[in-house]
Amino acid sequence: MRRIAMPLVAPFRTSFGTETARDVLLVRVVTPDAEGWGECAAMSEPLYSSEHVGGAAEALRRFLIPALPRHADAYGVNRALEAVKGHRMAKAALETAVLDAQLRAAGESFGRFLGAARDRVPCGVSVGIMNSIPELLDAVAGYVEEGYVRIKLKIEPGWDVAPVRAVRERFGDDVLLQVDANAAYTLVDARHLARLDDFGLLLIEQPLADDDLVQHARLAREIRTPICLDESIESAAHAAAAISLGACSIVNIKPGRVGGYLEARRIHDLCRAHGVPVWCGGMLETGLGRAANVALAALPGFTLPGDTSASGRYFEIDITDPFVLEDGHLPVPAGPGLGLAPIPEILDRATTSTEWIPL
Ligand SMILES: O=C(O)CCC(=O)N[C@@H](C(=O)O)c1ccccc1
Repeated sequence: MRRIAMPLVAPFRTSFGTETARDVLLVRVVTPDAEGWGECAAMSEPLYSSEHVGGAAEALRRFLIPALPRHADAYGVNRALEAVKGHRMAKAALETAVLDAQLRAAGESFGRFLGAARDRVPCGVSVGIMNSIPELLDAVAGYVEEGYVRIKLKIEPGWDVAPVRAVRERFGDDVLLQVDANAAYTLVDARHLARLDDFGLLLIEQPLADDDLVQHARLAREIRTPICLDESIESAAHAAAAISLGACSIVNIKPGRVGGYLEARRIHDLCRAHGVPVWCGGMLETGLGRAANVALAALPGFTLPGDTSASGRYFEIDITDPFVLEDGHLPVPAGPGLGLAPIPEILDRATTSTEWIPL
């Protein structure tokens, strides 16, 4: 296990807090045939979900790594880790590292393994809450200039209708626009949220509580903007419940949140069977997590641009070769496994601790 410090190029403010740097937990698995990398999505504090990077490291050290079967592929690891409740981001990092090692040994890319249908994916960008509307418009102008095909605005009570209206007025009705509340509202706000219906948004993401489905189903009957769930969907079972309850009509799939890429693909398959569009969310990943997310975003059911931005959106220097936007798209890595690896001298400069756990 390796912890790295990754300063962000600019503060990233959401309804639950402001990030200025990422304390990232990486997992490297060494097998007789290959080594593999996994990136844990957990933030430093349990503000997005109950997981946090220190807790994930502890869960890996005490429960998840010791539970690893001696000779298992990612499917065997997935089953073995089911005995541990929760800790999905920790599980995802370990499962991904095993999967990466397995695929590198087999000479198969992540995209090919997952079922990618494309060799590049259209990219959206997530824009934080800003100190003023002019500052927001300058940031959005920069991203539109860079070629991002979709803009996502973070919103919260007091920063919602006005910024959305300003972006619409400045960039027109054709720019693909959506909002993400990170669970900042309640049903009391339903009539206020209905005011966003005038702006032709693609979706409103996670308006209500992070563990709710029933109230989102009620809200869906009171607003026209399609509801997309993020935090509420931690498994394929949650996705099935959300669809059957009418809690959402779009799902943001984040492999870390749901326990790994195998469960992410299950959710993709389930949503596709129900005609529910999905897109790939982001957790400010380095190039390692970014590579796996871009491969996932190439699956056929990912019909909406994801938060798969270029490395430069968050990091001055990425620990891998950077992802660079080309005509609003990112290429799906074609090499074995993740198709890239950390650059040793950059990784060592970013490293704050390492811990070797023998099986
Ligand atoms: O582009 C990215 O990687 C970040 C996309 C994004 O907005 N992530 C949000 C989210 O709620 O989806 C987030 C930000 C910070 C921490 C957790 C989640």
